[in-house]
Amino acid sequence: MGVPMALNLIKAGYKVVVWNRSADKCEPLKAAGATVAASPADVARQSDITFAMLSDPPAAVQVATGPGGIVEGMSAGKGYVDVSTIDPATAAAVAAAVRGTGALYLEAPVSGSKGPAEQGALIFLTAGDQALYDAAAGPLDVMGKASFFLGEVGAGANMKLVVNAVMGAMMGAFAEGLSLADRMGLQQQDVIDVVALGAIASPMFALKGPAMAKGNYPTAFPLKHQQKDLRLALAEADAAAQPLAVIAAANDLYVRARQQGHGDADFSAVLEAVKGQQQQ
Ligand SMILES: NC(=O)C1=CN([C@@H]2O[C@H](COP(=O)(O)OP(=O)(O)OC[C@H]3O[C@@H](n4cnc5c(N)ncnc54)[C@H](OP(=O)(O)O)[C@@H]3O)[C@@H](O)[C@H]2O)C=CC1
Ligand SMILES: O=CCCC(=O)O
Repeated sequence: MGVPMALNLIKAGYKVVVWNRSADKCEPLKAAGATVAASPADVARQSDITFAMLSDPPAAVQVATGPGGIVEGMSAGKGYVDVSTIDPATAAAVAAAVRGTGALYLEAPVSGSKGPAEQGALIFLTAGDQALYDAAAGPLDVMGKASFFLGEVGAGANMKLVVNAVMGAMMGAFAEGLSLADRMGLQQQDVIDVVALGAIASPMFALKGPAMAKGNYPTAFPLKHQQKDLRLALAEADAAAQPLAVIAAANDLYVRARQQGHGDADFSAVLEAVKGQQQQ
């Protein structure tokens, strides 16, 4: 996600400084005109606003507060925008560390996958320092088609977890429907066509369905990250005393898919876990 987002900033004329743990992934950005920094702190020192797109809560903490991390390069007048999908407690901990330097913090997880990232059509779910939201309006407009400011730190993470919990359950139900149709002797493509015309039509089913029917899962949103989001959502639900029977069942399916080795495939590969449950 980080590469297409940064490429759009470069194309829009922003001076962009990048860092990635595996340095080779910076190559396309360097070729497009970005400066490659030696560490996250180095990015922050050279930038007014630093964006981070990282896998999960441990990565967010490591990059922000670990040795050579963002916090070492932050100071008053700068801002840190974390667009990773993480939990509200991690966002709050990173926010406290960043604000401790005098800098501003905005959480801004995104709705939308690889295609919208390439097209500059992401949806930012932001919360934290509104002054940074205002200051980052230009870059957010370049990378996205909409931005929501939701209030205090944690609200953006919570919104993202709600959306992705629903998405994971939808995809799990779709995979079960395709498998059921197959067992009944129906054509999966016919199911996709019928669903597309009715009240449960979804861009996600239309986009992923044809490849799923062929057993192909080209990675846009890695299954391991979808399961991470379900796990984080379930933890928040537990803390809020809100039972999530359907979403918990979906999580079990994604855990099984990970155990079967599909973690790096697209999350639509949850279909393989459903197939794996079929009785002979
Ligand atoms: N893909 C998608 O469709 C979407 C993803 N998201 C969310 O965005 C985030 C990124 O997703 P995506 O780009 O797909 O994921 P990837 O797995 O492709 O990228 C994860 C990034 O995190 C880095 N990273 C992981 N652990 C560490 C660490 N300990 N220290 C430093 N860097 C680390 C990786 O570095 P390295 O290259 O060295 O491994 C890599 O740059 C996730 O939170 C995901 O849930 C949100 C919306 C859509
Ligand atoms: O977090 C991933 C979201 C993927 C999407 O919104 O299509």
